[in-house]
Amino acid sequence: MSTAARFISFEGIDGAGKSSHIDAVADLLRQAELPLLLTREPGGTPLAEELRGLFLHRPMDALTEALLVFAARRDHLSTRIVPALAQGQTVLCDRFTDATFAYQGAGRGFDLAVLTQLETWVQNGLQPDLTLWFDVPPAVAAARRSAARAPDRLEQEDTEFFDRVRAGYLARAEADPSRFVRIDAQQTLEAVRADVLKVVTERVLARRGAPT
Ligand SMILES: Nc1ncnc2c1ncn2[C@@H]1O[C@H](COP(=O)(O)OP(=O)(O)O)[C@@H](O)[C@H]1O
Ligand SMILES: Cc1cn([C@H]2C[C@H](O)[C@@H](COP(=O)(O)OP(=O)(O)O)O2)c(=O)[nH]c1=O
Repeated sequence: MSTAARFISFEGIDGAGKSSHIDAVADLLRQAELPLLLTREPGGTPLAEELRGLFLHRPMDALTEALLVFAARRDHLSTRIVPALAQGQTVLCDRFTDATFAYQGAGRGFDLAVLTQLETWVQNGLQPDLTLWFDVPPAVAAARRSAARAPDRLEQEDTEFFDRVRAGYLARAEADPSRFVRIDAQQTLEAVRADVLKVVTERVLARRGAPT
C-alpha cells in the first residue's frame, strides 16, 4: 500500500469553494490526532504574508507576479513547510505551485519553461503528495464570488482569464494524475464535502502506518 499523503494542497479558480472545505479536512485529521500545519499561499510566514499583500493589491507584470509568489514560497517552504514535514506534521496548504502555473502561466500567458525553472530552484523536487483540485465552470465561480465578497486584483479578471486558468489546472492534473484528484465543485456544498472527506480518508487516514 502507498504511504499516507502528508503534504496536501487545495487548488481551483477563485470562488470554486476550496476555502469552504479546508477546515472540514482539518477537523477530520485532528479527530484522528494527526499533528497539523494549516497554511496558505501566497503567505504562511510573516515575510510571505507581506508579499501576499503586495501581490494581491499592487499592479505589476506577470514576471513580477511570478517572482513574488516564488519568493514567498521559498520563505514558506524553508521556514514552515519543510520543518513541519520533518517533525511528522501533515501540511494542509491553501494553494501551492499549481496556482502559479495556472494563474501566471495559463492565465497571464507567462513562459512555462521559466516557471518550471523557478519551481526547480525553489522547491528542489518537493511537491505536494496530494492535490485536491476544485473544478467548476468560471461563470459559476464568478456568481459565488460576487455574492460573497469584494474582488481583489486577480478576482477582477474576466471569464476568459478564468477559462485559461481552469485549462492550466487541467494541464497540470493531466501531467501528474497520481497526485491530483479532481473534485466536481459544481455540486452542492454537502456533496463536495462528502467527496473531499472520502478522498482524504482514503489517501491519508486509511494509509497511516503503511510501510514507507
Ligand atoms: N458547492 C457550493 N455551492 C454553492 N455555494 C458554494 C459552494 N462552495 C462554496 N460556495 C460559496 O461560494 C463562496 C466562495 O467560496 P470559497 O470557499 O471562498 O471559494 P474559494 O476559496 O475557492 O475562492 C462562498 O460564499 C461559499 O459559501
Ligand atoms: C499561490 C498563488 C495564488 N495566486 C492567486 C490566486 C488567487 O486569486 C489569489 C489568492 O488566493 P486565495 O487565498 O485562494 O484567495 P481567496 O481565498 O480569496 O480566493 O492569488 C496566483 O496568482 N499565483 C499563485 O502562485
